[in-house]
Amino acid sequence: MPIRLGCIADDFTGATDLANNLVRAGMRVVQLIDVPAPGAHPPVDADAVVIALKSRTVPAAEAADASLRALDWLRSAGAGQIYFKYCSTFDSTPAGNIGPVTEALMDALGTDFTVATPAFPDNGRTVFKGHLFVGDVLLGESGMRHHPLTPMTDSNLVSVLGAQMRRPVGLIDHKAVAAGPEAIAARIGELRGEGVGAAIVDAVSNEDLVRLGSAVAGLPLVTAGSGLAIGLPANWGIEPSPVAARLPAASGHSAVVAGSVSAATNGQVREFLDSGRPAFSVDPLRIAAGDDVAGEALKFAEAHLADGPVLIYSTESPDAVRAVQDELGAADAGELVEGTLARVAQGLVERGVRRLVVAGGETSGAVVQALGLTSLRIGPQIDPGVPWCAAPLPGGDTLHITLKSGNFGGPDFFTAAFTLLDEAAA
Ligand SMILES: Nc1ncnc2c1ncn2[C@@H]1O[C@H](COP(=O)(O)OP(=O)(O)OP(=O)(O)O)[C@@H](O)[C@H]1O
Ligand SMILES: O=C(O)[C@@H](O)C(=O)CO
Repeated sequence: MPIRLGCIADDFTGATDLANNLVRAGMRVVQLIDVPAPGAHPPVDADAVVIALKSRTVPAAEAADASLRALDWLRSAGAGQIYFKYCSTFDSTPAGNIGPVTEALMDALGTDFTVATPAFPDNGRTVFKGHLFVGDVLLGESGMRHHPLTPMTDSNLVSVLGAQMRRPVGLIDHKAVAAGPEAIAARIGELRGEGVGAAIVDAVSNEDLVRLGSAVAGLPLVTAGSGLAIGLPANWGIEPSPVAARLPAASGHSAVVAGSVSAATNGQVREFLDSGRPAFSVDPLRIAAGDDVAGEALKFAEAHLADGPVLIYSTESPDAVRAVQDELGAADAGELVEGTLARVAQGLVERGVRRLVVAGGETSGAVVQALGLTSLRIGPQIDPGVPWCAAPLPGGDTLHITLKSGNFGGPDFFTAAFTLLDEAAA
């Protein structure tokens, strides 16, 4: 059977976040790492396929190109609607990539209008009067203003997206959203008439997203964080299923690889360190100086893997990250750390780790690619937006892996994740 919904996610943690919300709303979902070869068969028994790209921070033209290849494949697999998933904190720069990718997809689909909303109320992301809130503060006042690659200092998404698009950007405000699908459709008609190509949509609750989901049933393209996913499966008559997403039983050693420098990950690392568990800190300046930091981390891990989860982390405070970036440049520092953590993850799996937590979107992309994973089955949710997944390793074993977005998860995420996996198997 052809798939219904085809999804393109701009990073790997975001892809599992989206897949998780679709699964919770009843869809059978397969997440593919990167675009399959043209002509590759779509997975059987999937209502939706999420193609995970690593396109959030690459040059805009590259991101558009990869997204168009994903679009071609998804359309050939039968997708009737396309969902472009970006971060719930709208991670981007004036050069892109949310705007340029949206426009490339609109051009290819021949559509004149789409919606844009990063709202994900379950994780405290709400949009009101076009302004994005992260918890109780505006985006530009949140930790995102310090993000190493995409610092977000403007909370007004109409202006943020407007700076990235040729087409005019408008707003579907909360009055229309609260009034229901017909009012939203009427507002879409108005904006289309004014020549607006994309509209930021207010949403402060799951109910708003469900109303929006119904209103956009006929749009060839929607763009959003993962939140809108809860409102789409019903358009195909699919209802939430009480059957939890089941995974095969997990075995092997446990480890955490954290390359995220977000506020939530900083808290999770602190909590792990405070609990006295084994942890190894990766110093970017030592990597740049040519030290074998990955080798040292693996030696450390080898000595501690038998004692439960081992943490290898480069996570640091915003000040420490800025100091490193001043010395190495943000992009080079990021690449060096990602490469090292990806080698560490490979080494951990070679040493018997079969339960792996990865923190950070870019970091997850680097790790998943280094491990040669090609598809993930989505399992139980650990915290909103973060499910366990099972992936076949190239050697034939199964790796249980969770890709945690930097700012997701409770303070004890690094231990709670393993407890949940044990419970799920019991
Ligand atoms: N100590 C450090 N100094 C400088 N850069 C670092 C350091 N630690 C990690 N980085 C880089 O910062 C970037 C963090 O991005 P990543 O996407 O992995 O995490 P995040 O932004 O917190 O998560 P998300 O994208 O899921 O919100 C990566 O490129 C990583 O290599
Ligand atoms: O939407 C989010 O916040 C996450 O899924 C994500 O994309 C972080 O990388």
